Amino acid sequence: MAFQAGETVFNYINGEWTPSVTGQTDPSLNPSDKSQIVGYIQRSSKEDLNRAIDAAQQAQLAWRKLSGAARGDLLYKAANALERRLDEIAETMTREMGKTFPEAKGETARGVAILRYYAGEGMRKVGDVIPSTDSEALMFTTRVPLGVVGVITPWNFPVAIPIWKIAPALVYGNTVLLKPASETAVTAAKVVECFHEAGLPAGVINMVTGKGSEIGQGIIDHKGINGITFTGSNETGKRIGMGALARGAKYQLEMGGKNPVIVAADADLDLAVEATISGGLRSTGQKCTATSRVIVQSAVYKPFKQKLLERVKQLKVGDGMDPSTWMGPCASESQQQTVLSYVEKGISEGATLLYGGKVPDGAGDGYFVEPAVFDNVKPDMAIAKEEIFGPVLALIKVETLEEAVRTANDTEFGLSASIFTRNIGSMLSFINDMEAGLVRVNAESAGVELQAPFGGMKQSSSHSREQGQAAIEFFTSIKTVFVKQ
Ligand SMILES: NC(=O)C1=CN([C@@H]2O[C@H](COP(=O)(O)OP(=O)(O)OC[C@H]3O[C@@H](n4cnc5c(N)ncnc54)[C@H](OP(=O)(O)O)[C@@H]3O)[C@@H](O)[C@H]2O)C=CC1
Ligand SMILES: O=C(O)CCC(=O)C(=O)O
Repeated sequence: MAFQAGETVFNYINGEWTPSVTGQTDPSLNPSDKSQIVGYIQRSSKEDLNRAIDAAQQAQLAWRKLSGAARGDLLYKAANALERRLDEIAETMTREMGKTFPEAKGETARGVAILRYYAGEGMRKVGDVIPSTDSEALMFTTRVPLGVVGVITPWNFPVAIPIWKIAPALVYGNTVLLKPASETAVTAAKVVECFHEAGLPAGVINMVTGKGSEIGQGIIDHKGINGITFTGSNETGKRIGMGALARGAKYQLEMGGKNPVIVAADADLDLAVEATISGGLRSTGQKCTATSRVIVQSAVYKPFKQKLLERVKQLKVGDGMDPSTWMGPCASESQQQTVLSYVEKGISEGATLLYGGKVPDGAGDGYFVEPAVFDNVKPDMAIAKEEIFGPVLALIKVETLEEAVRTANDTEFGLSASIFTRNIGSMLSFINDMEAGLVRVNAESAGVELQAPFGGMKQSSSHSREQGQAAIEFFTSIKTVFVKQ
């Protein structure tokens, strides 16, 4: 089945599209025009969740007994299905969460590439032979799946994030229960349809939609879930970590960021401006890797600020399906209100709002907000400390590069960071001293490559890494084998 705009999306349990036992649904709205309903999603209960987890448990043994190559083949088929439906799924994403259509297409293509990458992983080695002290014994490691993995995902990357968790979970032999963000559950259902079209056996992947406090909490508490992988807010992440720890389940958390870009005195300013805009304002600043603190050496502060302002003023805000739009709306009313409240907070704490930060004229029924640029920001202000998750850039002036790195590290988060400089020594100090899981030189803070490990330091993650070959560490357990005749 292919869902049409405005249709009701069911849960996917044991290979079948199934309405919730509650009989209740919630609308998913278009943030560019909340009068448009993208679809209705199931407001599920614990009973639906229990059925889905039962199905995933039943499917587990047969799935783990397939060869990695056979599981990989099914992922290749899911990739082909997603590729065939790329435009349709990207359009649903734009309508459901607001990012521009080109960005949504890019994300969907990334989903295809992730599926193909992990399909290939089904053929790669999973262990090592380790010399035993007993010369007559063979000792080696192998890996086994966790069992049933609960996948709890956010709304900001509704295709890429579910896929970068589901694909490795499946190829390493786990079965999956997906609980997508309610904001983007219609898009998620279309991704699940691609797995269905690929012919995955019933129960191997299941999806239940509903409130985080009901279905998400149910996943935390359910003994049948052996591992939970999560991306989202720090508050929810901590709840998941504590709940999983309490009952001995494995967990992996990717959470917030307050990512800096450092613009050194010798930087290529045009490059730095373009990267600050792209890293900070693409997807309306709603990326955990988005640039939000712009730390600039005083020698180039004024020219950098001028160039940045000139470019930001040119950015057109509007419906992501309009080809002339550069930046779409916030994904929801609550995101829009959060951004507006941080703009107020920045002003009241004494920073200077140079541009934007208001609801633009003619916003109609959309959750639009102009990109905002703040000057005279001090490191202890809320806009320099807390994750805003919106299009707000805070300019911070520093004298030296040492002060820049110290300021960049003065945060509870440690996800990504970038520097613009031509000096190899400055690059190396930054690479060594920056407390972040992703450090980028002469490139924007956002932009994750699917074949490389991704994750944060400090409060940004559970110190695990996802994507690339790092994914095997979470989705499997190592078994050390000792064999003697
Ligand atoms: N690191 C990142 O990439 C992201 C960070 N965020 C940050 O979080 C803020 C709030 O966004 P929000 O969408 O509320 O983030 P949440 O962390 O609440 O949502 C992420 C996922 O967790 C689910 N969830 C919510 N409550 C619970 C719970 N008690 N137990 C288990 N799962 C739960 C959500 O379900 P449901 O959608 O049904 O509530 C969703 O699927 C943003 O402003 C931003 O700062 C948000 C998204 C992504
Ligand atoms: O920057 C990216 O491509 C990924 C960002 C991300 O993982 C997130 O926002 O959750």
